[in-house]
Amino acid sequence: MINQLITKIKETGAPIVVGLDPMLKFVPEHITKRAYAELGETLEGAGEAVWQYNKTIVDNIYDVVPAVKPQIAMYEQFGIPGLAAFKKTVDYCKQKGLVVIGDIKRGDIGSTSEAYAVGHLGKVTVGSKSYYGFDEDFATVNPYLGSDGVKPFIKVCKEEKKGLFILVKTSNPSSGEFQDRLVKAQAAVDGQDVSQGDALDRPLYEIVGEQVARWGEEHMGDSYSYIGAVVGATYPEMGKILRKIMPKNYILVPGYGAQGGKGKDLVHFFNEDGLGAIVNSSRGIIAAYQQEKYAFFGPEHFGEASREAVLDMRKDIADALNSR
Ligand SMILES: O=C(O)c1cc(=O)[nH]c(=O)n1[C@@H]1O[C@H](COP(=O)(O)O)[C@@H](O)[C@H]1O
Repeated sequence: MINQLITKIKETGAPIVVGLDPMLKFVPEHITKRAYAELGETLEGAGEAVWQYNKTIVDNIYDVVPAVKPQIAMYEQFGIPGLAAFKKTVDYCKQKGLVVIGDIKRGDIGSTSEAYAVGHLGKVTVGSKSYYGFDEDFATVNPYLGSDGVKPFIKVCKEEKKGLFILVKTSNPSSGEFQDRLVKAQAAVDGQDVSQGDALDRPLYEIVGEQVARWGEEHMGDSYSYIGAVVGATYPEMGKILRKIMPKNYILVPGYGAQGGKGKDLVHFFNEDGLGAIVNSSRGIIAAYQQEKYAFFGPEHFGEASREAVLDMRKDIADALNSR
């Protein structure tokens, strides 16, 4: 799937993933009104509104971006109808030719991670049959539990030709509380043995990045690994270091737009080949019509506003890369 993702990035000239993070306050009234008239002000009504909202956005952007990233929390808040809207969204996006990154941020003890991996990327066995559950193409993974919490995801990705983005340095303001902690480098992961004398103080995110690089080398697509990393656009200097630590891993870069990241912050996340990073924007795209810049579209034309915001983002990134 990493090969398909790269092909689509080249075709569209857009190293962009549109985050499908629907909140009801973003859904225009003409959509909520219709959904509530049909299903009431209920969880079912909310699920329907979210699905209709997503569908219009996808119809307006599917030909100009390679991928989408539905964030499952935004759907889970509506319980089972929300999860049904998540699944409908995943299926529709795939039908439209988009690569789907399930932003699920899972990770647990081995046996539990295996169930998450099976449910989101693989097939579950029921008697003599097997079924895909959510069937995304990629999933985001939280590595805090260590390698036995990550390996079940890697195993399913290998079998299914899918991929991961593992959290290395997140975009949020408190990400440094744990991730930037200096630790002895011999606090080795995956059995690496460094003697006490050689131990250097290193930030934890670098140690995680090094392990992601090792997993990457063992699990290659044609030119990049199908094991990717997440590094926030809000920490460009750390992105520059992590780019070097993980040369063969694709980096998913959230934090553009609503969290303050700009094109110029992104250049060091890319390799010299112009590849290696894919930048996410969620609110900045899906709620573009609520921004002053795109307000002239009006709520009725929110999908067109999203398309315009994607085209502006593509230009912002291209300009930044061309001037480096
Ligand atoms: O894994 C992620 O996608 C992620 C990691 C991270 O470090 N920061 C981060 O913002 N995200 C996700 O990226 C999206 C960012 O949304 P916007 O700030 O609206 O563009 C949300 O879905 C977050 O959950």
